[in-house]
Amino acid sequence: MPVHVDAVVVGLGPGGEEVAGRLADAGVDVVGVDRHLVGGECPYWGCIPSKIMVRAADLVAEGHRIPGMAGTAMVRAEWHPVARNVREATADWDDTAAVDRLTSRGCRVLRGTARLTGRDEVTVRAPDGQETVLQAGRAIVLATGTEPAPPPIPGLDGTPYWTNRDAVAAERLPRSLIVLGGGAIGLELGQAFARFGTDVTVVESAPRLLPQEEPEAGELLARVLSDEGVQVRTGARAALVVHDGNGFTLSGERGERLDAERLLVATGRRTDLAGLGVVNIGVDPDARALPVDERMRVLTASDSAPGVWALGDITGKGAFTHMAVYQAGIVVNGILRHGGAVAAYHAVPRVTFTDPEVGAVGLTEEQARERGLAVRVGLADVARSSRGYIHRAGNQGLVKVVVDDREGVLVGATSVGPWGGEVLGALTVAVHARVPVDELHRTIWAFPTFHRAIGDALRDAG
Ligand SMILES: Cc1cc2nc3c(=O)[nH]c(=O)nc-3n(C[C@H](O)[C@H](O)[C@H](O)COP(=O)(O)OP(=O)(O)OC[C@H]3O[C@@H](n4cnc5c(N)ncnc54)[C@H](O)[C@@H]3O)c2cc1C
Ligand SMILES: NC(=O)c1ccc[n+]([C@@H]2O[C@H](COP(=O)([O-])OP(=O)(O)OC[C@H]3O[C@@H](n4cnc5c(N)ncnc54)[C@H](O)[C@@H]3O)[C@@H](O)[C@H]2O)c1
Repeated sequence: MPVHVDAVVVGLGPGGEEVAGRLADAGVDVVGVDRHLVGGECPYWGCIPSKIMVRAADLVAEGHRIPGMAGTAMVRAEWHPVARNVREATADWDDTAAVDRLTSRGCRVLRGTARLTGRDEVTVRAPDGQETVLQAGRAIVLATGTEPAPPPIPGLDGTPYWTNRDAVAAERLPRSLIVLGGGAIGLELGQAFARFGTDVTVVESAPRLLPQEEPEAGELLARVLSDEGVQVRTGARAALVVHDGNGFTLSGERGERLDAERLLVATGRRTDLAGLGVVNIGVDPDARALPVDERMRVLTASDSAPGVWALGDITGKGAFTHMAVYQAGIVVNGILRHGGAVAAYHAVPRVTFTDPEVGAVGLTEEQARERGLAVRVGLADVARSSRGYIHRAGNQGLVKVVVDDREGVLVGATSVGPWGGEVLGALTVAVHARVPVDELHRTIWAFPTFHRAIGDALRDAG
């Protein structure tokens, strides 16, 4: 017998959890389904544990910066407090508190793998194999996120390679680590392990690190990482992976060979739309992301699927927790018929928490040119700013602004440097609110801050 409810939320990561909780607060009879931990990737294997590792690694690096500036320091980095703090933050990968938080708001939580079996029907298979059919009178919300997408390199499949999940759960520091993929995950975790003493090599197939961001950012990061002793191989493709029981050997297409105890695969993530049964609502199961309109309603090949909503990583609009939570607000307003703003993606901020941090918002210069905008750019070197001079060790960074000359507004910006993610705040407001560049020129930027480099970059843009 199907169970009749108002709403079913499939996937209780940051996005689904937000929707389920807010619908329950509004008195909607809602069932949230997750096959694993309530909270999803971010608190257990993503943002939180990785930033605990990054914070610890940054402390180690700062300690090493004392000589020449503040006396002497002996830093003996130890991994076990990091592993302990990760376990504390994840409650040893136990979601009891998260489940209680949701149920106390009136949301029912069902553990199992959900699949769409109709336009208003979700079938949940519990770990013991028992199936529950949920019929949703008002809404189905899809928020199942992404999973790692290992590349089809011969030999890789079946080896004990790490994904982010193994890396954040590491109790012991590997002696050596090959990081496949020089994107956000690979660089944050790779730099953190390196600062604790692991011999790290980053292998990136694109010509530069962080290829989706401004070239100046990836190039600067490659210099900093190399200076720290991380080997950076860009434009490098692996042709074969071998694991001999003790370690990995990665052979490149040009015959080069790398050996390491561990291999972290961080080459991007993918959705599983086929597994979610989207074909049953008329959506192509082979699509990379779930197509949605500006109110986060799922679009099918021929029309829309009324009452079916999606949010978060699965929509392909930016795999960030803040994106999932932003979209969750739009979904809640839509289901409750509160109206409100539609989704806008012209000022999506992102921060890669390396040291220096790489913050970016809106379009890169290349993306702006591809759109045919009248582009003007400005660059400022953070190390040469007053604050950079004062800061000395660890002062590398830049601010880059991308101006749409016709409209007289910023359409994109990048801030690399110490607290580059915090400096990004001002740039995010400027791009989001389309603050006229003339107004930004008239802004007083406090001396001697890192964000004062925004004024320098604007002046450089003319
Ligand atoms: C190492 C790492 C570091 C990151 N750092 C940051 C960061 O610093 N800042 C940031 O903004 N973002 C960061 N992210 C990205 C962030 O974690 C994701 O964008 C965010 O978790 C997406 O939320 P979501 O709700 O879309 O999906 P998820 O968090 O992926 O949650 C999806 C949930 O759906 C469940 N599920 C999947 N399929 C089914 C099914 N068929 N039935 C039932 N349940 C299902 C899963 O078990 C999971 O709990 C990081 C990611 C990683 C991997
Ligand atoms: N601080 C943050 O906000 C944060 C941190 C970590 C992850 N995330 C999110 O998680 C997503 C996934 O992270 P990710 O780092 O796995 O993906 P990514 O897309 O950011 O980076 C993957 C990198 O792997 C490279 N690559 C792909 N195939 C390769 C191959 N065969 N050999 C070598 N390199 C290869 C790509 O060129 C790319 O640079 C990110 O896009 C981001 O949205 C966010």
